[in-house]
Amino acid sequence: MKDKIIEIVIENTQKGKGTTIAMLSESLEKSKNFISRESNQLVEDGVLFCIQNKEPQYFHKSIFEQSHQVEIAKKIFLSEAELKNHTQKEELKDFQKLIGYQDSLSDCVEQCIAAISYPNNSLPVLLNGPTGTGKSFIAQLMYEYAVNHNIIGEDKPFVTVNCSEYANNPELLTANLFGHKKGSFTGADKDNVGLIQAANGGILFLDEVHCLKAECQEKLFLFMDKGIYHKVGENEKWETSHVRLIFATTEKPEEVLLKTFLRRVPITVMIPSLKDRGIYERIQLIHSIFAQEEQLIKRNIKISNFVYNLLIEYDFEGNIGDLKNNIKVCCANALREKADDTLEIHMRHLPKTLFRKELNIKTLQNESDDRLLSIAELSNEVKDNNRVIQLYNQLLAIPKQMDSEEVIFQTIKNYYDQILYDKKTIQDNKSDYLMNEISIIIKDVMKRYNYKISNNDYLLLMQYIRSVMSSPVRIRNWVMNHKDAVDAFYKLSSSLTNRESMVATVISEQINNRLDTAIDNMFASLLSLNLKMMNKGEPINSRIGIILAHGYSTASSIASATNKLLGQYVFDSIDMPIEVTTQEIIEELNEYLSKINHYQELVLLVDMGSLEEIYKGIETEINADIGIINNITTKLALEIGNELKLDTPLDTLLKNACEQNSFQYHIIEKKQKEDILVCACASGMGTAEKIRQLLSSSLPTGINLSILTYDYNQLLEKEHRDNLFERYNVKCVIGTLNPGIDNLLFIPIEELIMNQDIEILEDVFKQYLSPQEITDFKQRLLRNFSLTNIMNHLTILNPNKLLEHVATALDDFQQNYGIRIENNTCVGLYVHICCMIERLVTHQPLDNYLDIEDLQANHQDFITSIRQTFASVEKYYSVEIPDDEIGYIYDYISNNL
Ligand SMILES: Nc1ncnc2c1ncn2[C@@H]1O[C@H](COP(=O)(O)OP(=O)(O)OP(=O)(O)O)[C@@H](O)[C@H]1O
Repeated sequence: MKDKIIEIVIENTQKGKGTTIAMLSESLEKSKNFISRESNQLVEDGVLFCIQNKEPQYFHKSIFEQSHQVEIAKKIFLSEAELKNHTQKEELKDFQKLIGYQDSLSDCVEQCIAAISYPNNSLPVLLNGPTGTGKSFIAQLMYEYAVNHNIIGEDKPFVTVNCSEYANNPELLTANLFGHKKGSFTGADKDNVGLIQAANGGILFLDEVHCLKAECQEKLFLFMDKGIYHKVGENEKWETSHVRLIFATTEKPEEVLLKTFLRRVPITVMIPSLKDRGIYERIQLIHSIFAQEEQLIKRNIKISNFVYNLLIEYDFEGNIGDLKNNIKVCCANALREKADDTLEIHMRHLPKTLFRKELNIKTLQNESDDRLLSIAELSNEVKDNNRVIQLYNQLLAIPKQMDSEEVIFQTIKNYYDQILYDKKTIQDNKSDYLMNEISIIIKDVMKRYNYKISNNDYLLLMQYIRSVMSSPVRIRNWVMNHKDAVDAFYKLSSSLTNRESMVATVISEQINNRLDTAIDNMFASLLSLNLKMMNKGEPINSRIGIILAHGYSTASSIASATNKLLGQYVFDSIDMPIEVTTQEIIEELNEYLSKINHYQELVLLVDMGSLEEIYKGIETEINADIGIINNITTKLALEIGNELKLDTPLDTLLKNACEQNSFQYHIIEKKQKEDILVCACASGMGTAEKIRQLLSSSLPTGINLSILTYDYNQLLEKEHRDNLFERYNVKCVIGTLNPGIDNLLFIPIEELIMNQDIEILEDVFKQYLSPQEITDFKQRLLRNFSLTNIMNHLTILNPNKLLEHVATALDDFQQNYGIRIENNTCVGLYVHICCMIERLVTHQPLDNYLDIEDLQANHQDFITSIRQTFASVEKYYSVEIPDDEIGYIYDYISNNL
């Protein structure tokens, strides 16, 4: 099967197309689940790679590499744009040494490539920008590009002339450029072929071209037009040369060069100054210059954090050249002071000009706080930061939809995979100052809130925090530039987390205090999402307990003791000084509540004041039911905590506590129940989840109605008493078997398959969707809930075969048992029984049929008939249908007779 998949994917990749699971499943007549598993295995094995957008597309790796002349270094791309970016990078390989080639200089690089690749001698190009911005460097890289892409031969020269060196002797420049005959002017004591001739077949780079006199420019543009020129002193003979020309100037070209000359230079590349490159490129430059110095002086270099920050922030008039010179002076000064293997660079080693201007006393006084960074660490920072920004960009691109949480978590996991891939194993590096500080904060908070995170996850989380902390400026700039999208993401992540966001706030506050780093919304979101994703302990639910008591640590001691005894983070605490007023308590409480995202119930355990007064003071916009109880003790906290854990409804919980302890309590019903749709299936939670997915994908994104899955048996058992109804306003239940709850709308899945009852569903959704959205929804519903699609989605077995077997067995059963099952019920039964076969094949049968004894005692004939008629199915799939499963089939049929 894998070979067949590869064959199809190769064919499409050759045509420049991706292959989807649907395409493969159709041509190979296998279920999508199966194909998806096989294809993903091929991705894992490095044979295919995949773009993981809504409908994943697969490509053959080596065929793609051959046809695009690139190396595909990743297995999964999150979007087409990411793949494009990845392949473009390869094209620009020759400019990799130019820091910023993909960012601030990307347009420049594109222009340079276009100019140098232009057929027949390329196009002359003018590099224009302030001193030290890299014009000469770019000219050199253009030459390397031309050689590497066979535009010019490997043996052809790159000749540079700095015209400013001839400022006082323009004639000499003309003579050197065009060549001269011996004796053609005073001092010309021998023949000179000239640089234009010397550069024949290669590139001539004329730096500071504004120093060329007008006559020289004229002579040059004749050469540009016709490729011919006279040597100085030899006006009869025409010389020829094939030279590609690159010019550079720091001046405004139109002010210093002849218009006629400029007209012949069609491409002007504007090179930005260092201060316009952004913080990230500065960091990269500093790192790269230090790394070059390390190689040059053959010593390891460590650089003080202060020096590092100053180099990042300082406005170097002479741009990169100036930055480079200053770094060189630092190294030379440090080298003079101490000639060890490791060179330490401190503030005192900065060149005097920089030192005097920037030095502030406070910095000097604190020099003992300074930490030294090795160049390797700088390099990691450069890399890590890049990844954080990449992660952020990917997260912002995720649309708000039903499965946002899943996609977000996967994106974060991919980010961690990259870190792991690079570092193989992450070290808990205590010698690193930042890591150490972060570790103290995180460990403290984790312990306090009873979070359980595996050691590996913990190190990954720290690594993420460290990456953000190590280059706050760049990330802050990024966040500022994406403010609206970041705020939207913050909202989205808040809706996905409960108490985690409050715990994240506590961590953020500590980071702010201890590390003096302001926290942005992106970081806050990532912290709470990480906490939710990584927590291996009991999930923190949406019922909040807060203990509020007077005294230095009364509340926190009760909370901590209770949480420990309950083995779960149930209570938060607020300690209040003895003398505070109730009003102050309320303010503190409101401040605290504002940090927690969303929760549905709040239980306040207080030691004083009138309950009346406190609840009236609680902010009115809180959308949660609030229970307040006074005379708090550890015993009471324990009782209430336990009930909270057990999900006991709020009023019962408080009533019980009061009965046992004769206390007062008060409930304020503020919560607006959220509308939801429930998928519950007698065929199990797995089927319910799959139906939920199909339904969600039929709806537009961002709809304000959640679809949840719920245990069918629990519904059956508890009916309206179930917690579900206390928390939510359940609009309807969709599934295979009706749980039969009074006044609760039920839509059987077969009706959707048979395209019936769609109007009822339409009624449910009307208030959430526009008329156009309703039309789209109905169409998608029709497609998604076709029998084949359902079967494809629900089972890994070949759906066509399975359906065929089940349909035949069911026909036999009707004859054998002497009943006629209605069409609709049959369709529902197909779905139910097919899922059952899959459960049996995968050894996950349902075993809690409630009336099993009654079935066995009174309906043996039914059991026997099913066994007889399904014998061939059992044989084909090597399974045995247990009595419990037959019970569900019995319900299905008897409910619908
Ligand atoms: N983007 C860059 N990435 C890495 N190094 C760079 C970059 N730009 C410039 N440099 C380095 O900075 C130094 C100064 O650059 P360069 O001499 O090319 O500037 P320039 O614009 O030609 O200056 P001038 O106008 O003074 O001649 C060089 O050592 C160069 O290698």
